[in-house]
Amino acid sequence: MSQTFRVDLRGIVDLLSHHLYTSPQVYVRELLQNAVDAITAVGQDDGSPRRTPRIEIRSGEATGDGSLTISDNGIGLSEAQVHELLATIGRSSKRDDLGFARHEFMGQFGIGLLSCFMVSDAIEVATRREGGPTVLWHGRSDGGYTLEPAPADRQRPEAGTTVTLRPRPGGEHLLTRRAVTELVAHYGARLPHPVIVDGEPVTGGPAPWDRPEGEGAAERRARLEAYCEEVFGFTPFDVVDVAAAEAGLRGVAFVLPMPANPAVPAAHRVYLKRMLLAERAERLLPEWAFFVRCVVDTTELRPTASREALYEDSLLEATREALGDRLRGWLVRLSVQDPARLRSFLRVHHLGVKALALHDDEMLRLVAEFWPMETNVGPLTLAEFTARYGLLRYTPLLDEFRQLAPVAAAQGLAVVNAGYVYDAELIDRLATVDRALETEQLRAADLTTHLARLDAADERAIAPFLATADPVLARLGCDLLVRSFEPSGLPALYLLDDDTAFQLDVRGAREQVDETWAAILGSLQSETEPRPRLVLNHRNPLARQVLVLAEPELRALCLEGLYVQALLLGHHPLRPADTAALNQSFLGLIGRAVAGGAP
Ligand SMILES: Nc1ncnc2c1ncn2[C@@H]1O[C@H](COP(=O)(O)OP(=O)(O)OP(=O)(O)O)[C@@H](O)[C@H]1O
Repeated sequence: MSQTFRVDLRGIVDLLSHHLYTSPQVYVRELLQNAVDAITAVGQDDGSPRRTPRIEIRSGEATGDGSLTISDNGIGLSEAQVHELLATIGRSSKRDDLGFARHEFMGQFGIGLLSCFMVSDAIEVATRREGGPTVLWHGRSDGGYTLEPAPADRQRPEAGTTVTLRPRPGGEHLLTRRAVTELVAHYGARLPHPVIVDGEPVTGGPAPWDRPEGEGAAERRARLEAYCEEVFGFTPFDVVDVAAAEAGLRGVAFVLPMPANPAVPAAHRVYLKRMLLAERAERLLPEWAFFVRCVVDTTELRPTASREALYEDSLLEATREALGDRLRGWLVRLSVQDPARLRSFLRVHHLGVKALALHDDEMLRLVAEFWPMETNVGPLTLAEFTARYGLLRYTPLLDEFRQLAPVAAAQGLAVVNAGYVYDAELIDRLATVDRALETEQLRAADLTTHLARLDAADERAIAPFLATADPVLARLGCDLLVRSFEPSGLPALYLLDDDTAFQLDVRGAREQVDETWAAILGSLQSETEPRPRLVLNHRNPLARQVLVLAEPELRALCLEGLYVQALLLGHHPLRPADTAALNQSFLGLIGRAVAGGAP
């Protein structure tokens, strides 16, 4: 047997009036929206001639008894419509026969009026349709209502509606002149019709997206900068007009003058048909555009039922893309018209642009041409680097760059530090896009191939040293090489690449865990034993003297000392065995020095 759901009316009214919205203040927005929609419907839905729109509010002070009234000369409702529309939760006159929101109205859900129960226990509506009598409706927050013909002294002279709210105890402050004026200014100052509060019109001047006749470019810019300062709290780096025709959207994007946290979603101010929808709407722009804050008005994007955010649908997705395109266009224009200014923009917001460049060729070109990368021959853009050196050689890790940069520079090898976020991926992508571009990763292990071997005589001379060095370095888990290279001031170089460092970590961890884990870690370990390398520099006078020391014990102390110094220079962490080597060599050498200098 088919049945229909039963509804606990009190629960539904409570849910929709108290728990849907984040603040009771939105009751003003819902009332204003109904008044504007009722005015819009005049002539369209009732065929009557258009009249000068009027929306008037009387605050608690003006009515004298603390209640608030809002009157419009809109379309009004007949008795039958009151039953059907006002008194039926979820029924709205603003949807078409198929149930879709009608484009010309702001409302659509048929629940907005219930928000008034946040400030009042009862809602009174006096309404009149063109040519009909005025009717009085009383709705209560327990879900009950009465409807009766208005007495003679309450007949309205013209079609329209007046809503009266009596404050519930403790809620009086939301119906005062000050509160109501502020709320009208907040939500409704950009509406197409002026709203009168206690006889005073509340208007907000031109909206950011307006272009008042006679306003010059500089004047507009100053107005928008002042607006940004007031609303977002910063003076913008630049002001960009944005639009998305499909969404009936126009507005302005303000570029932040300071870095923004990419992890915090950018919040924008969104108006729907000129009524403030949300002060902190997210997902209006693509994620990479975290460097702007927008204020926009849209006629087509859909609000959520609470009317405090945008509904995520395909139109919002298309709008996001269209707005993203606008910002890209602005960046490209800047690169052509004012490269210096683009550079200062990139100094602050390079992360956003790089993120975009990972899947956008135009932005990739822009980053390659304008973003100065760190290299071991000074800051250079990727375009400058490749023009100068042909081969785009880079280190993908910051630590590796620090280790290798000075030595590589001394060998005449220019290297780009691609260790910062996105840089290595950008270089990879650049190579995919530009087939003629040659790139090469410089790894610690590869550097030795660029360091000159010794001649045969020198090799022979150091052979005894190498023989005794083995046990010392074996203890420290390191291989020894002797090469001749610049800078000659550097006695030794410790080379550890990422793979070797990983393998060493795995090995260290295996020794400390139980069998099961050791087996799992074992699967990560490579067959061959990777070892870091200590490269002694034969061109360094001190290293050369050490290499020919006759006494084995002194040779071992010096070698340990050079090993630890190379570790420290490369910013490598010291393991317990390294600290022991440092102590041993330092104290041993001091002991020797003291003994040697004693009378
Ligand atoms: N000032 C008014 N003049 C004429 N009709 C009104 C007025 N206020 C409300 N109504 C009628 O009551 C219906 C319900 O209003 P309510 O504010 O609850 O929902 P809505 O505006 O249709 O949609 P939403 O929930 O999205 O605001 C409206 O569709 C409209 O037909």
